[in-house]
Amino acid sequence: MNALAATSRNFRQAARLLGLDSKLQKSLLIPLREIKVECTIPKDDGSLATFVGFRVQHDNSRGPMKGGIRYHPEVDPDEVNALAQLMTWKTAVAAVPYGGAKGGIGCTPGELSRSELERLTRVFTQKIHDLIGTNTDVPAPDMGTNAQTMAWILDEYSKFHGHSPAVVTGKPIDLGGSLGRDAATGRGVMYATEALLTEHAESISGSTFVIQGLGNVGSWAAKLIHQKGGKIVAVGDVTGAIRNKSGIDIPALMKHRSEGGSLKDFYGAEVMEAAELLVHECDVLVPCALGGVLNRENAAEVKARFIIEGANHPTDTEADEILAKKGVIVLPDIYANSGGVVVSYFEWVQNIQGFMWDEEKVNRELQKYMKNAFQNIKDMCKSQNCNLRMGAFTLGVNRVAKATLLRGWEA
Ligand SMILES: NC(=O)C1=CN([C@@H]2O[C@H](COP(=O)(O)OP(=O)(O)OC[C@H]3O[C@@H](n4cnc5c(N)ncnc54)[C@H](OP(=O)(O)O)[C@@H]3O)[C@@H](O)[C@H]2O)C=CC1
Ligand SMILES: O=C(O)CCC(=O)C(=O)O
Repeated sequence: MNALAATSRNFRQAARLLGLDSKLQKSLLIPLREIKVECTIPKDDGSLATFVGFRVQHDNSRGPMKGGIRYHPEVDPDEVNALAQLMTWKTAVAAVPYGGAKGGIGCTPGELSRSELERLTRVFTQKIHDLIGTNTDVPAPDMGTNAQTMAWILDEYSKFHGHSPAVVTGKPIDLGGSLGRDAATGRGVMYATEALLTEHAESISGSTFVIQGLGNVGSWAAKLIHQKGGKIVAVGDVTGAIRNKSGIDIPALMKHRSEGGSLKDFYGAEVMEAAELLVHECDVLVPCALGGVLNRENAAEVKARFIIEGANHPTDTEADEILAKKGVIVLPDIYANSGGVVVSYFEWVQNIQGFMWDEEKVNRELQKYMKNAFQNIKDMCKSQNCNLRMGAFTLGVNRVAKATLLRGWEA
């Protein structure tokens, strides 16, 4: 079952629990708009390269559509569609006034030079500029994109529409980005982990962790979990995985990577099989890379008692069922990684206000949103007698359904 089928299945299950009318279900499931554009750029050597870009705008009943743009070779229409739908439920769970969208370009960013990436981003923006906007659809970074990508989108968009800082979030601070946005998804993962462990009378400082992915989300989650006293016993990225049962010195590892070092030559840990990472002994597993990494091949072997979904859709449907039978508690993506979009919302608000918050306020407000959403999910789990994923889905779907019904359909 691909990501779209799995996400739609979770939606239908939530809609059934909520007793939503089948016509409303259909209206909520089908995306508002799917955009597919051809992006041809001259490469540095003068040859031409053509890429396909996507933006799926899933739902806008609660506000402007919101979601990241991914640069990755596996980007395809179904995946972008699933991720856009997840954004609709995520913004509703987080209680930020947005709908959901997601974009992507099928490319391998590591194989493109900085100027090729800039040209590609500008061409993509030219193709979609009249369909995004501060009050319609606000992109942000995702896998393979970052603050620089957002700066190029802002610049290109502003050529058509005038200076519009609130058209993208996750921007560099010097261009109106928010303090704390870079760390926000990882910080949200840490707050979510804290909330779940406290609920089970456990703590970050008393737990061992395995983290997959050391990009924006994984590296911040690792730093902040380490700061809270969590023992990170194994980590992995696209090049492989390393472990140290006494705990990896995360600041030393980050310094090593920032100086160009790779995981396998880090002195403070031993190299392990990458395939073993997700089934390594630990209390808490935090996937922060690709979708579908927990599946029927490895779910039965997972040793963790808790999974915090830093990535989007890291657990496929079969794995979800296997993990549930094993008693593994899964904190779902649409809550666990919502810190990014929550602080994106703060960034958008600051841009509209023309006022900058200090970082302490950003982090304090983020913690409040994460705590409230966790409480709301728990309440839903109780009233619907369901697990955390269904608790989050019913919470999100219910809020979107209510907004849709209130707006009505009169022409
Ligand atoms: N950025 C954000 O604000 C948000 C991101 N997310 C989700 O979090 C996940 C990660 O996003 P983000 O951190 O931004 O992306 P990045 O591109 O910053 O980092 C991705 C990380 O995943 C690693 N990786 C890629 N492929 C593999 C693989 N096959 N096996 C192991 N590791 C791999 C990369 O390795 P290497 O370092 O070697 O390249 C990198 O460390 C995605 O699912 C994204 O949708 C969710 C909410 C918000
Ligand atoms: O910050 C945002 O607007 C969206 C981040 C995102 O793409 C996600 O939460 O998956």
